[in-house]
Amino acid sequence: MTGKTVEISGKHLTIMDTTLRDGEQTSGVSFSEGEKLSVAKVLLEDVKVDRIEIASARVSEGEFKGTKRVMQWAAQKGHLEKVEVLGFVDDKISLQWIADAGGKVINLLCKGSHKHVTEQLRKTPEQHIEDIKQVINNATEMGIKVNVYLEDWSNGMRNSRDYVHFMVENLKNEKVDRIMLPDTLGILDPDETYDFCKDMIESFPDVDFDFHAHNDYDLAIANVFHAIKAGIRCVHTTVNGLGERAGNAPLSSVIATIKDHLKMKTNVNEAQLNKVSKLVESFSGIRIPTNKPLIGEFVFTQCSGIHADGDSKNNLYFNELLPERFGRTRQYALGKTSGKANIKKNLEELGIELDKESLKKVTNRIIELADQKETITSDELPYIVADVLENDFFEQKVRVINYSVHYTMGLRPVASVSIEIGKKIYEEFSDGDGQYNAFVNSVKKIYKRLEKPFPVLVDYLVTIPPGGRTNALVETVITWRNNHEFKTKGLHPDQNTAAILATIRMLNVIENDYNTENLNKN
Ligand SMILES: CC(=O)SCCNC(=O)CCNC(=O)[C@H](O)C(C)(C)COP(=O)(O)OP(=O)(O)OC[C@H]1O[C@@H](n2cnc3c(N)ncnc32)[C@H](O)[C@@H]1OP(=O)(O)O
Repeated sequence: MTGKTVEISGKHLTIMDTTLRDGEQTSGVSFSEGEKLSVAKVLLEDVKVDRIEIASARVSEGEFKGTKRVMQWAAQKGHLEKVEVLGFVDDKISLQWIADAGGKVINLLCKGSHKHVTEQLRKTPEQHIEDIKQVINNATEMGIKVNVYLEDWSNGMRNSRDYVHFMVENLKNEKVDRIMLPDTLGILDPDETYDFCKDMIESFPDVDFDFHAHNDYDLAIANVFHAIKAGIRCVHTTVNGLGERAGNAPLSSVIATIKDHLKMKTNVNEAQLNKVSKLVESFSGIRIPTNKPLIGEFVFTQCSGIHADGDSKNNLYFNELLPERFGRTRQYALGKTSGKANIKKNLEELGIELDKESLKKVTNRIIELADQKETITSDELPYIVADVLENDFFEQKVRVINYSVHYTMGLRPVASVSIEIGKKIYEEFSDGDGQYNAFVNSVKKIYKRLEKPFPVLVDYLVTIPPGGRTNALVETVITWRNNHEFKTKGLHPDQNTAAILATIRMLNVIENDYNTENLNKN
């Protein structure tokens, strides 16, 4: 298969991240001007990737404004040559678009397979090369650097290798900085990736090649790995693996793989990977699967009691992939496979110590709840403890006395609320974008009056059991942020009530502020 592996340990690899161009080609994703700027800043200044591709030329007025805004910032910071825009073989049209936006680098989309040039462009290879040379000459006159994408290169190598060689042969002496080899349709496997990249590198030793993977067979990371082994020294990534169809190679997985398996170096600061991942999740609206390596919510969560027990005994389950490297922490899930060890770890985190008998009781209750398919968040643990041990250390400091929420078609939803906080009753009334929003706005007014901070709602997840029963229980898990992030849950057949229950839980969490001193006296 892959032949002799070149010695790569300790060598340097560069990263070109295309979240803002190929990542935006994920169905349904469109970044606003401000979002493009925020992601560009984090990628270049915090994560420290080497280059970014931020747009396709000619797309829209909005894309132009976003590109211009990133270019203005990049110019002030001296990053202009690291910010690239995809453009087309269209004489001066794309170049002018890029120049007007303040850009200095075009990634010129050329055809990498004979099929594409003859059937899509309806040109001969010779005509295509002439057109490309014209764009390169124009770019040079305009002070714009050129990299060339050989679109559909992987297919070209399979079915028209001579055409690919003809293209590179003709481009290698032109003013082209890099030739980028995309597996446009994600058709490659690791062996072919290795062989095709090796062919390029050995045939054109003076050309700098990039490799651009797609994940259609879930092989993007494996193909990146083999491209590097074949001698490629720059790979393309996207944050969270966004990208057309099944996406591109995820930045975080590429970085961890390069470092741990190939022992190579990059400029990337891996401690910032989780931050950029969350930012892109929020801006793109594409949720990260909870089991996505390195960035998924539960990938550093031990679920089984036996693993948690091993962690307490000289880190028996240690591996190189420590969560702290990526700005995260190890967590211990609460569920039916938790066992005492997991629950103990969570209690320690909250500063709660229980005797053996109490720990057993709490463990049994958690297993019971999990059997009923309930999600148990660590922030709710103190309540479970208080409930099981029948003490009032975790008292309900906040109680709803009454509330009503109204929705009338054509009018703004309204809510009125009466709640008890620390034995005093407060009432408020508000409108909102929805009924739950009206409820929260009313409570916020009370908190404002009391000059107490109200946490920010970070995430709101509603689930119902599959099967389509309209009377099923709805589970709402809300993520909040005050000085830290925490989750609370509400369970009810009515969706608004489930969210309101989760909100009251949250108010009790902040009012009690994990009043664990009392619990420890137990
Ligand atoms: C590496 C990759 O991921 S490739 C993805 C590249 N990015 C994009 O396509 C997103 C941005 N694209 C767009 O917004 C639009 O496609 C535009 C503005 C570029 C062009 O729009 P339209 O004029 O409406 O054409 P349309 O979208 O149908 O594209 C097809 C045309 O592009 C031509 N074309 C295809 N590849 C290229 C190329 N590399 N250079 C120049 N023209 C090309 C086709 O031959 C076809 O031309 P024809 O209509 O004369 O036959």
